[in-house]
Amino acid sequence: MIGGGSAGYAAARTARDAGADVAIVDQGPLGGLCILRGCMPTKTILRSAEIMALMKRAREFGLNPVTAQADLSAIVDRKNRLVQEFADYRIAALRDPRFTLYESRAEFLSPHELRAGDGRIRGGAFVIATGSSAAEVAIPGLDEAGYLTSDEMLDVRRQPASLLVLGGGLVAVEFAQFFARIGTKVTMLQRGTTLLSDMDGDIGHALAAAFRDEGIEVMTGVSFQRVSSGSSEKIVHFIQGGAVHTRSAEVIFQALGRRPNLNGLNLKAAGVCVVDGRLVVGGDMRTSQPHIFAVGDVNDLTPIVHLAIEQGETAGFNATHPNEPARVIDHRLDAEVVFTEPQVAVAGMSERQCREKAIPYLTASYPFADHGKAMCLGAVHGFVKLLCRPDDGALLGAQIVGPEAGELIHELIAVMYFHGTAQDLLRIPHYHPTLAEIVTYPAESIVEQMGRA
Ligand SMILES: Cc1cc2nc3c(=O)[nH]c(=O)nc-3n(C[C@H](O)[C@H](O)[C@H](O)COP(=O)(O)OP(=O)(O)OC[C@H]3O[C@@H](n4cnc5c(N)ncnc54)[C@H](O)[C@@H]3O)c2cc1C
Ligand SMILES: NC(=O)c1ccc[n+]([C@@H]2O[C@H](COP(=O)([O-])OP(=O)(O)OC[C@H]3O[C@@H](n4cnc5c(N)ncnc54)[C@H](O)[C@@H]3O)[C@@H](O)[C@H]2O)c1
Repeated sequence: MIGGGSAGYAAARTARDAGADVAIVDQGPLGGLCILRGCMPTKTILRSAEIMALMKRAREFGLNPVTAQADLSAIVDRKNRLVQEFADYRIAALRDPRFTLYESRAEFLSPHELRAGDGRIRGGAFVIATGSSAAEVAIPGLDEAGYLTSDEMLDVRRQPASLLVLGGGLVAVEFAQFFARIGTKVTMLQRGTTLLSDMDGDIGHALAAAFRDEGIEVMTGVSFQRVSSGSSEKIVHFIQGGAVHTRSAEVIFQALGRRPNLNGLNLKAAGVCVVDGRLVVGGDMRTSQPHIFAVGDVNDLTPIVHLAIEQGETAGFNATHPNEPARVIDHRLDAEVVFTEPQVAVAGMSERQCREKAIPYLTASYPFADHGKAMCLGAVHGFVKLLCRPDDGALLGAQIVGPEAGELIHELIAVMYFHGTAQDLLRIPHYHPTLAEIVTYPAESIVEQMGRA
């Protein structure tokens, strides 16, 4: 295994449990992106901002207002304590004597041999799981003006007065809301026509509406021209709607995507095919070399942890069971959750994907603003949307923007797993009053549409 993050560790454990002799090579720091600089630290700091936002709404709930003041340094301390705990657990698992761990960089010498520090390792199969890094994007003047990526943003202890967020993807929206909620003036500059522009447009519109209500300036359809430096602020020059605009702030947060970590692996020596800087992998996670697999962020398919783990397990199985039918990844239940407030959760097909693949679908959505439990909670942004097959009502996809979307989506994933339908959603009991019962309203609408067809 080259890389002992979420994907590599899952592959290593699966191969070891199948009886293989497994070496893991990781240059460190050990722990992986999710634990050290991804999922866990971001969710830890977002919790502080969530509580602060609720405290600011005290009067709305009939409570005497309290002064809410963030101490970013203390938030970072709490994050570091938790990250250390999670990392210690993973590091202990990597150091398990049933693996051989090499704490060094790996480089292919041939299709069957690696250099790991001073050592050489021969293997029957290899799994590349080296992850990704923040992409470097060529915007004139950006490097000179200086910027932070998510790696550095997590360790900022002195709260900036203002922040320009370049991008509107998952990383951008989570950090933008965190900083806005603790009191930084935040402007988001997004190239796409909506935030989260890989998803259906109504999702990004709903999230932008919620962000604007909180005082975040969201500008979409932006094309970056250049960056310059003022006396105390950095200035981004961009075109929007045919006119040149500028916005300035103390800190620029560059959240323009990530790229696979392929540098230094010497993939040429391994004979692994790379096209346009990307590894080519099949559903069985094999690269162009059948005994070399690539899993997790490094293959740039679905840079999400539970999917990275599934890929690792698939590679670990296929590498150790050459005489059995290969396991392949099934993307039918792919899901993503964005931990903003409102949360965003999507699973299965989107409307855009259905249209691109000419898959017929019925759709219905229902707003949280009309849902009793959401009104009780004071969490009325967003909606639940279902996509179903017109002939039998089978659930093809589900999208939720709203309170606890990341939890609620799992009922819909379970229904899809069992090839369930809109009719099933109506038959499954839903307790009242809960957020979960909201799914019955779009399901009802879809069943009505099927009756009319
Ligand atoms: C800010 C942020 C928040 C995120 N939040 C979420 C979230 O909430 N939920 C979610 O599902 N996903 C989230 N993600 C994505 C998720 O973190 C990644 O998809 C996942 O961690 C990738 O795992 P991996 O095993 O592919 O890579 P990594 O965990 O990065 O592992 C790669 C390993 O390879 C090692 N390595 C690299 N190059 C070499 C080399 N040449 N030789 C030896 N070792 C090497 C590294 O040291 C590292 O340990 C987030 C990402 C970011 C950036
Ligand atoms: N909650 C989660 O699960 C979570 C949270 C954060 C990150 N992640 C994972 O990490 C991955 C990386 O996230 P990300 O937000 O860095 O990437 P992203 O690809 O989601 O977003 C990058 C954004 O930058 C824009 N962009 C890129 N180059 C540009 C340019 N030159 N000019 C203008 N705009 C440009 C893109 O249009 C896009 O909106 C995600 O795909 C996601 O899988 C997951």
